[in-house]
Amino acid sequence: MTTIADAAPGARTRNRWLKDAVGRRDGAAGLLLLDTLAAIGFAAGIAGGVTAVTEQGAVLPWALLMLGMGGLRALFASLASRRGAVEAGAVKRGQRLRAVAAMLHRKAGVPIDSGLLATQAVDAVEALDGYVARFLPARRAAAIAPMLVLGATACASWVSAVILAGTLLPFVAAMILAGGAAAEESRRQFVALHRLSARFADRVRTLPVVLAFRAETRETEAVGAAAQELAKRTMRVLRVAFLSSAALEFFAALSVALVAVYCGFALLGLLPVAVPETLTLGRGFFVLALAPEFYAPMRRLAAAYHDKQAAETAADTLMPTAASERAVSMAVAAPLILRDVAIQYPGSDAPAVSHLSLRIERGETVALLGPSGSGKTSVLHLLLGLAPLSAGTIEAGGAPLVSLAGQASWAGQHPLLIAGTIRENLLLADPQAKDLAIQRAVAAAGLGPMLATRPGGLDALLDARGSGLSGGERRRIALARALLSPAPFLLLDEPTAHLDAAAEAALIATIARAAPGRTTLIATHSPALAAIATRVVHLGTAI
Ligand SMILES: Nc1ncnc2c1ncn2[C@@H]1O[C@H](COP(=O)(O)OP(=O)(O)OP(=O)(O)O)[C@@H](O)[C@H]1O
Repeated sequence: MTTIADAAPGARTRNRWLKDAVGRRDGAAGLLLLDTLAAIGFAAGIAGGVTAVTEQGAVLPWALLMLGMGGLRALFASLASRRGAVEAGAVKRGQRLRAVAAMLHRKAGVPIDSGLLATQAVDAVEALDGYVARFLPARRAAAIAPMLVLGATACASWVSAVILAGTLLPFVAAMILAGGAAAEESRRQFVALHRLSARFADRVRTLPVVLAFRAETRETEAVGAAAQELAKRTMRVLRVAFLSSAALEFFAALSVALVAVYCGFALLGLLPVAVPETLTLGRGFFVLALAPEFYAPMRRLAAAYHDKQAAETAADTLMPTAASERAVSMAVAAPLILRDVAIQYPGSDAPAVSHLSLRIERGETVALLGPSGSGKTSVLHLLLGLAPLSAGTIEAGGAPLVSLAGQASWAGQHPLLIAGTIRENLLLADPQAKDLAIQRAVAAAGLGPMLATRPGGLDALLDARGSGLSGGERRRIALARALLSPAPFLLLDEPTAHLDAAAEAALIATIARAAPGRTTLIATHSPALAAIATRVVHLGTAI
């Protein structure tokens, strides 16, 4: 089941992680600042035009300035959102690769949590989109753009600049209060969303089991309850969001209204107090046109604030993955030497295999025989880096071995198939394989008769469960896939299990033909299959 922490890690750790994950990206913020400069130019155009009309001067240059600046604003705004989307795309791609790679290179013996992987690689990474594309540029722009507007306003009317700055302080205080409440509510909502989507993904994957045990009503109710919880938390987030946007709109409207009242009264000479500046119509218009721009960057930031909270919660999910240990896969060669090896799975009290010493020469075929539970599969998994090495050492070609992954063809006990055609399943072993090689592998694995009777043959579609295939057919596909791969090591886990005597004999002959030239390890219960090995290793007693 998916593990998403209820308790948030330290804000500092999370911020550092987000900073590293995103890197330095200033392009979109720079474009937003250019947009503010164009807004100042636009206001100058309006003010100049009004002055020219009243003083009967040339209006055209001001009109052109206004139009030009208006056009530039549209251009900068659209470039900023495009740049943000490109930067977000790059960050998401990197994080998705990291999440999948961390899951693939997880510690040996730790199972894949598909619900968590889906949450991380899809939802959590997607939550970084708005953070990079909108929030970060808006935050950087909000730190500088109001100062630019304030400076330009002060040049025309410093009293108006003081009025704008005066409304800023209570606004910032209100925003800090609302932001704190919103952050916690939003984090809870995100956790609920992750729970719901991970639970849904898990249950869809295990649908046949749910149906077989008639647990559909129970599971539907559980998913319904999780959806209710999400709806409740979403409403709370919306409540806080409405409150903070009301505060923002109030102060934005107040600042414009105060500036308008001041300019109107100053121009009419009706101010009740003397002010040490003389306001002209042009300056008044400039200040009025610019006043809404003072709060515009803050409005943009408030609209993107939810993106920040979403990214912080996503960071809580992605951080443990990024920190997990990664195995390294490198070229290895026989002989394989196992010295006093033990395998103990996480959470198990006793080792599955202990004190195993074994030397496998290049080109040798070794059969691992032993009763059920004696650890045959575990030894193969150990070599593939899927089971943990708890004691002892493994060497390959004189160097410590981390994993044979990438160097070994593997046909496991429960062959994994992907949704797609039989051909696509086979090509997983060697995407460059030619048709002739595929035909040979198919014939060698004894798949010929099955493909001849199946509509579509090699291009017949399979689902991820291999529905419509018998257990033996699935094994043959896995074996054909292993034979197709040119890897120097061949690891087969009970390739002849559940086959009748004739099918077993045919498959044993196939394996006997495929094994020479590769270093082969076969886990089996079958003495007939073990008989083709150059050496038989007996593993201990059943647990
Ligand atoms: N991922 C795992 N986590 C915990 N214990 C495991 C895991 N995989 C295997 N085991 C345990 O390790 C022991 C050895 O299992 P393994 O599958 O290697 O035996 P085997 O000899 O291949 O059995 P069989 O012939 O039935 O396939 C068993 O007790 C099993 O329960």
